[in-house]
This record gives sequence, structure tokens and C-alpha cells, in this order.
Amino acid sequence: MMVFLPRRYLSGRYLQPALSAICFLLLLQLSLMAWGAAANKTIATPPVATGTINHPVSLSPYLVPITSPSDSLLQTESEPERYLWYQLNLVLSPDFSTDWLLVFSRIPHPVLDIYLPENKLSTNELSLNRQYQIKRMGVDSLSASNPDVRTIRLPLTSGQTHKLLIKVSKQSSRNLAPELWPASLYSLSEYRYHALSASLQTIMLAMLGAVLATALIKKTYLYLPLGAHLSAISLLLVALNGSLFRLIPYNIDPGQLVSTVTVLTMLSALACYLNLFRVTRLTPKTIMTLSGATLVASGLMFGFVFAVDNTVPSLPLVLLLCLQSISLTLLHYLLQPGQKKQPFTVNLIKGAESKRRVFSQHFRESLLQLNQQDDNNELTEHILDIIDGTLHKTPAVLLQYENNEWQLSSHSTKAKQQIDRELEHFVSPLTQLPDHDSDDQIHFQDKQGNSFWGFHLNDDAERQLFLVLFPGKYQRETITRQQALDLCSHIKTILKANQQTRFWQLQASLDPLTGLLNRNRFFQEAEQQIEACKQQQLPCSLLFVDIDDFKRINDQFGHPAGDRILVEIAHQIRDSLRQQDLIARYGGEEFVILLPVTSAWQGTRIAERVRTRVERYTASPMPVTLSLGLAVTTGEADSLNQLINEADNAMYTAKKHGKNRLEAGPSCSDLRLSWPEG
Ligand SMILES: Nc1nc2c(ncn2[C@@H]2O[C@H](COP(=O)(O)OP(=O)(O)OP(=O)(O)O)[C@@H](O)[C@H]2O)c(=O)[nH]1
Repeated sequence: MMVFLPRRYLSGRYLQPALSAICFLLLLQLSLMAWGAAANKTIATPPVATGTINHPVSLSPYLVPITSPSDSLLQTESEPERYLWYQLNLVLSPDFSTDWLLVFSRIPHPVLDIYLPENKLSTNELSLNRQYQIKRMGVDSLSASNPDVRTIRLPLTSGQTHKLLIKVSKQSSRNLAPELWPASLYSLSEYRYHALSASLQTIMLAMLGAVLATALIKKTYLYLPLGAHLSAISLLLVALNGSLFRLIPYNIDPGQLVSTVTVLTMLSALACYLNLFRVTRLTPKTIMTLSGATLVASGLMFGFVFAVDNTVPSLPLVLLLCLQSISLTLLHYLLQPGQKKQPFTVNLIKGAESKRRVFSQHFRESLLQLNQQDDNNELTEHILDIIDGTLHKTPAVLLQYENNEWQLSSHSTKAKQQIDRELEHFVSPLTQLPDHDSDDQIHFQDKQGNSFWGFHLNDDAERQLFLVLFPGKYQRETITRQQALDLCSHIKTILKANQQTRFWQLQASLDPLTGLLNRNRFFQEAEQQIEACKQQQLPCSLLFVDIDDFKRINDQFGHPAGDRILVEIAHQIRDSLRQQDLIARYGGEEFVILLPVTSAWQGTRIAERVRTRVERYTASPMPVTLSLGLAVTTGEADSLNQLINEADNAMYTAKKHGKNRLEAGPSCSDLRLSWPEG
């Protein structure tokens, strides 16, 4: 039962007192048993079996030892000292006239003769005298015609007292005291009951073994209630078979013990159902199955406790209990309770077949606005607004995975914190979703029964977007799964369109060979930057860059190799710039670089860095150098075109002065530059 407790109760603080209490109860039980055994010893003669209405006849677990048979005819036996004699008196209630069987589980004695009363003799049994017939069951008397028979039929007449004499050899092959012979007396119907319950017992023990093995292999506590239940029902079957009565003190009423174990069996079955409710994902079908089974289990229990009135269960009830145990075991294997350490049960739910619901015009318009969202944060904010408006304020958390990092956004701080706390348990199933159908979702359920639905929203490999909704507890969800699926499906469509638009916009802005900005895009971006700097009265510098003697490279290595070198040099230039600098391929082997918020002096430092990096770049088949021209904004009237012209002219001056150098335009006149020669 410990497994139903929250883990904090398993800490030392609670565990120690619990263990002490259990030890105390066990000690108490042992003391009572010892007291019972001691009290039992004071009874001189164990009771002899007698019949009543409720117990027509029962066998005393102790046979009464007698010094010699009372019958004078039996004293004619040779070597009487080799044998022990026992007597069993049976009184069969007048209401019962069925045949009775005396069953021995084991016969380790060379001689075991049963002297039966003479009435109801059958013709093929040996008659010794008028009063008794002998049934030889000892090991020495076994032969092909008398095989190992352990069961004899007793010719008992209703309402009469029967005296049974048992003669055994003193030595037994296993030195087993006769008092401990496992023998039982059954009516014929009881015997069948015994055989059936023995088979059931085997099945239950096999299931118990399988369940305990599963619990060990999976290292999970979740199968333990089932283990306890199967143990209880196995114990019940053992008790019903009668074997248990020989292991317990005589003064305990076996009927009461069986009743107690029966109630324990039913209670543990109920505990198993509760456990299944707790640890499995509850679909309407499972709810129906589990509720029905729990009702049957409760009905059985109340029926037994109140109607059957403290007696041993009937055969149909035992059969029902066993069937219930089998179905409980099957349920456990079919519903597969979640793993240990996993705070959630996690299930993949395949996408619904039904068509998407058509949303209102207003909703579609609000979704379409997603197209205009360039900024990621604005986009997530907008998605959250839509979910708020559409899903009746169902808490939602957006999980973004970008640059190996998870970012959470939500309008509900509580929901965000909850996901944040258990992030690793959420993300590992969520990241499996992109491999599934787009409408598939993950259903998480925590131990309190709260559901979480996880969806994958986009197909962008660099930036994955997931949505986790908190629809509510068990089946009392605020929204239907279909509503959530419809919404996600629409968001996915829009995000895809948005992503494609952005992709093509980006493609149109880039130079196809080098991947740098193209001229048009450079003009758009650079004009905005210059305008922004002008407003804040900050300088902007512009560099015009040309690769020296590129024709020679082409001529020597061919045009394709020239292309590769051009790309490599372009990347070398880009990598020696700051993040805010804009670089574009101006044409051929020429590049323009806008350096925002950069004075002429800072511009010369950056230009020099670019020049030296390319000069030192040795991976190309021949040394490559750059000629650069610098211009800087000086006042209100500066335009981008003017800057480019001035920097271009300065670059030509650099070519004229020997290449592999920087020349500054007139706008940088206050600079006193000193460049290394050639
Ligand atoms: N491989 C390749 N070559 C290009 C590309 N664009 C322009 N060129 C070549 O670059 C060379 C430019 O030659 P020029 O303008 O004479 O100048 P240069 O040889 O670099 O000499 P200087 O500018 O005086 O240092 C031409 O041969 C063009 O064919 C290109 O995309 N790929």
C-alpha cells in the first residue's frame, strides 16, 4: 500500500515510524500465537471431529494416539511394537449423506493401514473380520495392482459415530511425525473444489511471479499493488485448500482467517483499480472498463461482507475473484503503467481523421496577421493571443528551440513555471513529434490527473516551435481535443506560409554566389542606417573594396576556381567586420561596406583589419590583396550615392598608388594617415 503514498511519505521521517509499527504488530501477533500454542498444550486431548449442520464433518489435525487397538481381534498382529496406532472418531451430521474421501498428501511410511468400519463394504476390499476392513496405503504395500493411492473413500453413515483406526510403522522414510501428516477429509464435491482451487492457485502463483519479475525488470513500484493482490488471492486459495490450517495454532478459527483473507483480496483488488486510474492515461473506453470492473469488485466485497456473513467464500465467488485477478493482470499489461521516475504518463495520440472545423471570419483574419510578424517575440505573443481568444483562456505555453536553447513564453506564469520545472520530461517526448504526422500530439498526465497536450507547430529545422496546452483534469477538460487540433492545424498552415514568404524574401535580397546582400537590398538597408545616424548626429563610414589583379587569378586558374576564391575572400571580409556592419557585393570583384556609427578614424582601423586579414589568408592558390577607399558622412547633405562615389574614387587612387592599400576620400581630410608602402 506504500506505493499509493506520495514520495515524501517514503522519506525516513515517515518510514521509520511505519516500520516500527509494523514490527510491533508482528511481535504482538507472534506473542498471541505463542500464547495460543501454550494454551493449546494444556488441553489434554485434542478435540475429535464431530459433525454439525455448518460443518458436517471435519478432520482433527491431530490424530489421537492410542496405546493399542481397543478391538481384541486386532491385537493378533505380529510384532506389535513396530507399529503406532491412532484413532479417529467421526460423527457425520444426520443432514449429510454424501460420500467422504480421506486424502493424504504424502505417505512416507512403509506401513500405513487404515481400518475402516465394516458397514458399506465393497466386494473387492479385503475383509479381516466382521468389524473392519483394511486399506493398505503404506509404501511397502505398493504394487502394480495397488498403485500409489492416497485417497480412500470412507463409508460413513449419516448420524452415526465411526471409529477409524490407523496403523503406521514406527520408522518413516522421512522421519515425519504422524501428527504432521498432511491429511484432509473431503466430501466428494469438496474434493473437486480442492482440485479446482489447486489449479487456480498454480495460475495465480505463475501470474504473481510474472508481475514481480516485471516490477523488477522495469524497476517500477506501479505493479506492486497487483503483486499484493495476487499474493492475497494465492494465500486465500492456500487457506481454502486446507494446507494452511496445519501451519497455524489450533485455536484460530480457520473460517475467520479465510474471511479475513477474502476481504484483504477484495480490498487489494480495489487498490489495484485505483492504482490503474492513477497511473494510466484515461480515455473514455478505459474509464468505462475500469469503472465497471471497480463496481464489480466493490459489489463482490460488499456482497461478501454483508450477505455471506463471515464464512468461507463459495466456489462461484472464488472463481469470480480469480477471474478478476486474471483480468486485473491483463489490464496492467494492456494499459502499461508509466515508468518509474517519470512524473507523467506520456502517450502519443494519432491525429483525428475528421475534417478541420471552419473558424469564424474574425478568427481567420487574426490568424492571417501572423504573416506580418517578422519578429519572433511578436510572433509568439500573437499566437498566445489567438489561443487565449479561441480556447477560452486555456493556459498555453509556447516552447521555442533555437540555438540549442529552450525558451518558454506564456500568458500564465503558473503554467510557464510548471513546464519550466519539468522541462526535461516535456521536451524529450515533444522533440519526437516532428517525426510523426503533423496532426499527432502528445498527451501527458501527471499524478494528480492533470492533462497536458503537446503539439508541434512548425517545420523550421533551425527554430522549432511547440505548444503545450493545459486543458484540465481527467475528462473535465475545458476544451475538446478536436478544438485544439483545429487551432494548431491553422497556426501550422500560417506559420508555414510565413516561413516560405520569409525564405523567398531573403533569397531575393542575397547575392547568389557569395551569399552577401545584393546591391538593391544594400541600398535599402544602408539608406535607413545613414538616416538613423544623421538624426542622432553620428558619423557613418563607407568602404569600397576591390580585389587586386583578379583577372590574373581567373586567367591562371580558370573561372570556376576564380569563383571559389571570390567566395572565400568575401567571407574573409565579412568575418573581419562587426555584427552591425553591412556588406554587399557591389558587382564583379567589388564590395561595399557600410560602417554605422563609425568615424573616419575608426573606419581606417576596420579597413586595415580587413586588408591585413585578406593579405594573410593563405588558403587560396595565390596571394590575394585588396585596394580600399574610405568615405565618411560629414553633414546633412551626404547621400549614400555620394559616399559610394567618393569611396570608389579613393579606391582607384589606392590602385594607382600601388594596390593593397587604403586611400581615404576628401571627407576624411582631417585624418593623417600613414600606410605601409605597397
Ligand atoms: N571568376 C569570376 N571572375 C569575375 C567575376 N566577376 C568579375 N570577374 C572577373 O574579375 C576581373 C576583373 O578584372 P579587372 O576589372 O580588369 O581588374 P583586375 O584584374 O582585378 O585588376 P585591378 O582591378 O586593376 O587590380 C575580370 O576578369 C572579370 O571577368 C565573378 O563573379 N567570378
